Amino acid sequence: MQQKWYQATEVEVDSLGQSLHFYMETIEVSRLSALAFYAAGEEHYKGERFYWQNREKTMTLVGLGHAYTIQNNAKNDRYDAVEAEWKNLTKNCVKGQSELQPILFGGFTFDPQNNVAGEWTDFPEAFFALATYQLVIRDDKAFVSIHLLSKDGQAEPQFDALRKERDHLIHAAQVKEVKTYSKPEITSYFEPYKEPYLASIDQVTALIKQKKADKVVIARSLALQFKEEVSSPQVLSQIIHEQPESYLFGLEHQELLFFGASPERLVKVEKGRAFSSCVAGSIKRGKTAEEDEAYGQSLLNDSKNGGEHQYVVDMIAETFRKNCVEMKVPDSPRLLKIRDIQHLYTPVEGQLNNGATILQLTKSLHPTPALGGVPRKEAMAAIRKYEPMNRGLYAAPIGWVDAEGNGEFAVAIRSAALVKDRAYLYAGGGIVADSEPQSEYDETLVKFRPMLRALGGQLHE
Ligand SMILES: C=C(O[C@H]1C=CC=C(C(=O)O)[C@@H]1O)C(=O)O
Ligand SMILES: [Mg+2]
Repeated sequence: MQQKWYQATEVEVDSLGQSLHFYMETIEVSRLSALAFYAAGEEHYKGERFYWQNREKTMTLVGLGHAYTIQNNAKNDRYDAVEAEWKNLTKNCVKGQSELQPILFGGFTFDPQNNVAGEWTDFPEAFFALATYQLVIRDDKAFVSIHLLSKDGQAEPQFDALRKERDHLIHAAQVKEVKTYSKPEITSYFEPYKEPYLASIDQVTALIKQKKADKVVIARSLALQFKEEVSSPQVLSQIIHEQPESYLFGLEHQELLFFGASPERLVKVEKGRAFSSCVAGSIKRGKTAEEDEAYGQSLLNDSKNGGEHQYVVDMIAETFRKNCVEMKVPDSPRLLKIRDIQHLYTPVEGQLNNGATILQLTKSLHPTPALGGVPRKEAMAAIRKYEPMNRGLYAAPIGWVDAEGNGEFAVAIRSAALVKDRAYLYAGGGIVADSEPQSEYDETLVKFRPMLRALGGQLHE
């Protein structure tokens, strides 16, 4: 028999005492393709979908439709506001069984002070959704939940309609052959800020030499024009096939899809234990095993990259020290090799203090010196001054939390925003005193590669 769990609770949602009825039902289903489930929502839920898979591939999450969104443009307390609203919404949910947990998925933009107009103009500074239809695949089990928040205490007829639609979506994802998608066709490329980018590296190294900052991460974008509109499943299918060793994510907001394949964890919390990763310092992959090994060794021994990395370790370790009763940090980095690039990598983990939460940790950690710089305030001011663009969710926390405080956020690098027939790819690098414009530029070319390949393009070295 099919396993089924149902619960209906009530929550007050505002100070006026207005209450909402929270209905949810979870069923276990035989395994299905998460991408096919996502694609089954093309007609009715486009603009309200998300996709997530962790690096280890032990957790896949898809959301179709919005049962509830939590969003704000608060400059200073956006993390607290999201946390408070989510806690309130889920306070009466039954706890204890991970497969029954409603999940909130979304992200916080890189810099809420940035108002540069462009592809991110309509995007809130914090944007999270509880899906109407939530698919979770954990290890080898798949669960589909329906969530409905209604002012009406008699929403059973409405819930029945959602059950029918759920069965239809599951059926579509189970019986349809997994579609193979072609790559989009690019008609033009342009690098909007190549010259200002190269000049900014000299300006930032000058700042660093004058001791006004130690490290600043400077990024740039690459824009692509396609022959036709590109669909979300089309690009997600490419990253799923091409980037198996990364976090995979896609988040739709109206006409925008933000997606990517990041190697970098910001924070994960599982039953009170927290994990983060320091990923900074880069070199390309070799064409042969020997060359690759030689590049890796030279990265491990390089003082410029070692410096870039150490700032990140110091800051993340310090944040863990403040939030944990016990913690572990290795003395020296190892290599993290992914398809196009190798990085210096140091994992950090610890046992959280009472009261420390994933969203509070996210608030303290973002932006780490792998994306912002050191000191944080000076680095952010330099980024605002020298980057002519709005990063939106690039380099920002993207991920999920459940009702019990478990969750995971990746740092959304190796990412791009797709808006109909245009895409904007983002890449940056840590600038320290001895950075050189041309080699930083080349490093961004390597970092563009995964998204560029997924979108049907290539750059020549
Ligand atoms: C800012 C990016 O990468 C960061 C993460 C790893 C290595 C980095 C570096 O070596 O500069 C960056 O700090 C990016 O990919 O856009
Ligand atoms: Mg670098």
